[in-house]
Amino acid sequence: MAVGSGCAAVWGCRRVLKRAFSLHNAHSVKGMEDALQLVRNIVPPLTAKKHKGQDGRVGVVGGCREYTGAPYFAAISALKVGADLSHVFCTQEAAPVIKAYSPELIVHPVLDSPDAVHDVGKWLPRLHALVVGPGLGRDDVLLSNVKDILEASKARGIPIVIDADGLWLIAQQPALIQGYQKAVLTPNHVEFSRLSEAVLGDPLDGQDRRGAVLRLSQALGNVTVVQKGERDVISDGKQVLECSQEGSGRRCGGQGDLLSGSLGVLVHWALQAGPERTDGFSPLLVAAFGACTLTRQCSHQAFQKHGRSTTTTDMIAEVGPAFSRLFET
Ligand SMILES: NC(=O)C1=CN([C@@H]2O[C@H](COP(=O)(O)OP(=O)(O)OC[C@H]3O[C@@H](n4cnc5c(N)ncnc54)[C@H](OP(=O)(O)O)[C@@H]3O)[C@@H](O)[C@H]2O)[C@@H](O)CC1
Ligand SMILES: Nc1ncnc2c1ncn2[C@@H]1O[C@H](COP(=O)(O)OP(=O)(O)OP(=O)(O)O)[C@@H](O)[C@H]1O
Ligand SMILES: [Mg+2]
Repeated sequence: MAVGSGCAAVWGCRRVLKRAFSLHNAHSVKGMEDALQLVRNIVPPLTAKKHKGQDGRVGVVGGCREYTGAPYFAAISALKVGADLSHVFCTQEAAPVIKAYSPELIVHPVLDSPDAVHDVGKWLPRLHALVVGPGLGRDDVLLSNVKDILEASKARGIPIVIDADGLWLIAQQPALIQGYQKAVLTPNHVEFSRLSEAVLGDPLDGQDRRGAVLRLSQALGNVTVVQKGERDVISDGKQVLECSQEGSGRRCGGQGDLLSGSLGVLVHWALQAGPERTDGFSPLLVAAFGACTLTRQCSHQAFQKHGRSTTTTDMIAEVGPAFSRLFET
């Protein structure tokens, strides 16, 4: 189907999706295809009329002594999906390392400075989305700075994707994100259990993943939650969507970072496109479905070439071809 298909197709899409959601069966081939069409609807056209920055300025908050790969994976994925500029806000020590991975990233060595909140805050007016947590670590000073950065971002209405150690912070202080409907949380299995325990007093119910994700989202005031796993389960507290796009059996580290970085751009595109383009469904739900599908398709394509030696770098090399295949057909 083409990008921006006509009304009839969109209404048909809505009908099918409604049914798919209510049956919790959106991973059926038809449901997947219709959900993919909604993602296609939010992808901005590439035209000569735009200036640099319009298709997305994304900031990644993370990167410390131990972890430099994760923020790099997230930030470069945002660029490869189609953001124009990608910033990393990390510690002083991590910055030269991340810069050395890529000349394409703008790297700010500010996260452990006494003026961290001010130093990041002055960039916030220019950012369309923030991805908080990849490679952040759990140092108390950093987490305290990130708490204030989150507050400042919320005050500006900036969409926020929270992943990895950002989710550790949310599990300590769920109030930080409570009711902020421009937030998406992307927990893996362990992170989801931790959040569920903190917010609902109940670790993951392995039998009913959809119900567990729905309940967590509702308890957080309709913050969108993406529980990654064999299937990805996504909910905004009203609807539940599943992504079962074929991925691969490789579970190398960094795949979640690719997902959260991609989601940073897609959230911006979805909110910019508005609910008409997502046929009334939550733009964040559609963006999350897009990021999950893309990540798994990258994994699938990379695995076909590299098999067991597949790493996240191989997956990032597939972002362009996977994106075209899924969303530019
Ligand atoms: N190259 C880099 O710089 C990368 C850096 N990264 C950064 O690392 C930081 C910490 O991230 P994280 O909390 O994800 O810690 P991680 O040690 O992966 O997991 C903790 C333990 O949980 C378990 N476990 C995990 N998944 C599970 C599952 N599905 N089902 C069941 N158990 C599961 C497993 O426990 P085990 O099996 O060892 O008992 C595992 O040891 C964070 O900043 C992140 O961004 C990563 O992004 C990767 C690339
Ligand atoms: N059992 C599985 N089968 C297929 N795909 C999976 C499975 N588990 C996770 N994935 C996929 O791998 C990607 C990353 O999910 P994962 O749970 O590994 O995140 P993570 O632990 O946060 O990763 P990271 O190492 O980046 O921190 C997602 O696209 C998810 O759909
Ligand atoms: Mg992770």
